[in-house]
Formats: sequence, C-alpha cells, structure tokens
Amino acid sequence: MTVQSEEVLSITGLHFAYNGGDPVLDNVNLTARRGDYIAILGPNGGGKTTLIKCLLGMLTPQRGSVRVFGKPPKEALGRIGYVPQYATAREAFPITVLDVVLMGAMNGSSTIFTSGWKRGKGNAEKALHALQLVGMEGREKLTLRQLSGGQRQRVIVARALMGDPDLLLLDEPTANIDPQGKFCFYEFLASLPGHITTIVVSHDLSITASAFTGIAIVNRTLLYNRGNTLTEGQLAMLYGTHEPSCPMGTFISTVSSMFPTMTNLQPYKPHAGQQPQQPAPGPEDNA
Ligand SMILES: Nc1ncnc2c1ncn2[C@@H]1O[C@H](COP(=O)(O)OP(=O)(O)OP(=O)(O)O)[C@@H](O)[C@H]1O
Repeated sequence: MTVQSEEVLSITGLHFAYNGGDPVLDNVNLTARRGDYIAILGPNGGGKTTLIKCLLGMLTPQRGSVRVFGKPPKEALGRIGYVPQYATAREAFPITVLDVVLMGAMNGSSTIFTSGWKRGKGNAEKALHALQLVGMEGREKLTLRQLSGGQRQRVIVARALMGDPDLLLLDEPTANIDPQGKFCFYEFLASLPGHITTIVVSHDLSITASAFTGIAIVNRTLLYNRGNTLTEGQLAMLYGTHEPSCPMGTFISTVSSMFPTMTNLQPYKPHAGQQPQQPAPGPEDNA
C-alpha cells in the first residue's frame, strides 16, 4: 500500500470574480503534497496571481474551498513563505544582504523600525543558515548592488525562509533574470529542504521542466499534470476558449517541445475519486 504524504494544499471548485465581473478563476481544483514542486504556468492575465492571493487568504473565493494544511489560508500563514511578484529590493539602497534576510524575522505587527527584525544572535545565525540554504554563504556583508539579479532573488528567498515555511509560494520570481540564471534558479529551488512544498507561478515557458513534480496550466480554469502528457489539442481548447488574444501557436509549440514525454493530461479532480494517470509512481509521488 502506498503511504500518502501530508496534504499541504487543497483547492476544490474554486470560483473567483473581481467586483461581480466575469470569473477570473472558474472550477479550479488543485492538490499539493509535502515536498511537491509545482509550476503554475499560464498567459498574462490568466489568473495566476489571483490564485496565489486566494491561497494566501488575501482574496476570498465566491465559491469553492481553499485549505492550506487543512485550514483556511489565513490560519496557515505562519507556515507559508511568500515571494511576491516584483519582490526585488532597490539595488541602490545601501542595505546589506544580511539585513534583507533579517527582515524575514519580522512578525506581523513589527516594522523595520521596531524590534522584530533586530540582529539578535539567534536571528543572525538563522539568517546565515538561510543564506547557506540558498547558496549565498559568505556574501552577507555585501550590498544588493554587488549581486547579480539571480543572486538577489536568492536573497529574497532566504528572507522568506526565515519564517521556517513548510510551503513556499513564489510569484514570477525570475522576471529579471537571464535564461541561464533562470535555469539555475529553478534547479536551486528544487534543492531546498525536502519537507518544503514549493509552488512557482510564471508566464515564462522557458523554465526548465525537469525539476518539477507537477505542472499546472491556468487560464481561468486549471489543468494539472503529474508526469503525464500535455497534448496540443488540450492546450488549444484551454487557451483558445479563454484567451483568444494569446499567441496560441507559439505558446502551444513551446510548451509541447518543453514537455515531450508528457501524455494524457487530464483535468485534476482530487475529490472525485479519480486519480490522474501516472507512470509507476514512487512512494512520495502519489497526489
Ligand atoms: N484588483 C483587481 N480588480 C479587478 N480585476 C483584476 C484585479 N486584479 C487582477 N484583475 C484581472 O484579473 C485577471 C487575472 O489577473 P492576474 O493578475 O491574476 O493574472 P496573471 O495570470 O497573474 O497575469 P500576469 O502573468 O500578467 O501577472 C486579469 O484580467 C486582470 O485584469
């Protein structure tokens, strides 16, 4: 019998519309388990950031359920590390790498000017450990302007790690990184401690597929794949229906060439008693 790892995230039948308008997300279902590393891909305006905001409890869906570690998102925030879109610190600001990471030790009520982020010995040691985890040890005294774009992003991830997250959400983390740096960054995320579930949102299809345990495509609704195939017909149906302005040909051919081994993508229905088809899952690969 396969032992299932902890369910970290469960989205069922989620429906969200801004201000009573057309739905931005409609009947979205997604499950993530401990240690999963999932990419949520989709075109601009497809609803990726909206989905992340629902996961953080910043937006409340009109229908459906979102559970993080079995709880409403706001009750699980202490276990979530969030790297928002445009999370770049101003490189000209004379702040050290260590100070940026220490900001992650602020609790909800503190600010940069209150005690929450002070360089207590425990916090400093923790920050150095976080920098080690992101491969930035020895650079704590540098200022941000002395780092590359990819290194800066690693520092921002280290900041998110200060809260000891079990779930890490990153919204477009490689927007300002060159192609090689992007590749390294996504590989690096795969190397984070195995208990961390990582969810990365991107409209960038040049990201590497190999590191991920799952790919979700979102454009109003969502298709979820775990090691299966993405067919052109299914993508065309998804993007053609909901995003007529999307450059379909480019998108489909890019995705198809990125995931040549995938077969049989299906809408993911975690609570319908139906499991997606999988090629010989390992003990942890069972969502
Ligand atoms: N606060 C808001 N009020 C009204 N509509 C919004 C709001 N935020 C986003 N939208 C709309 O919701 C849709 C989805 O936006 P969202 O930011 O979730 O997309 P996205 O997939 O993250 O896009 P991108 O890749 O460009 O960041 C878009 O049509 C957008 O205009």
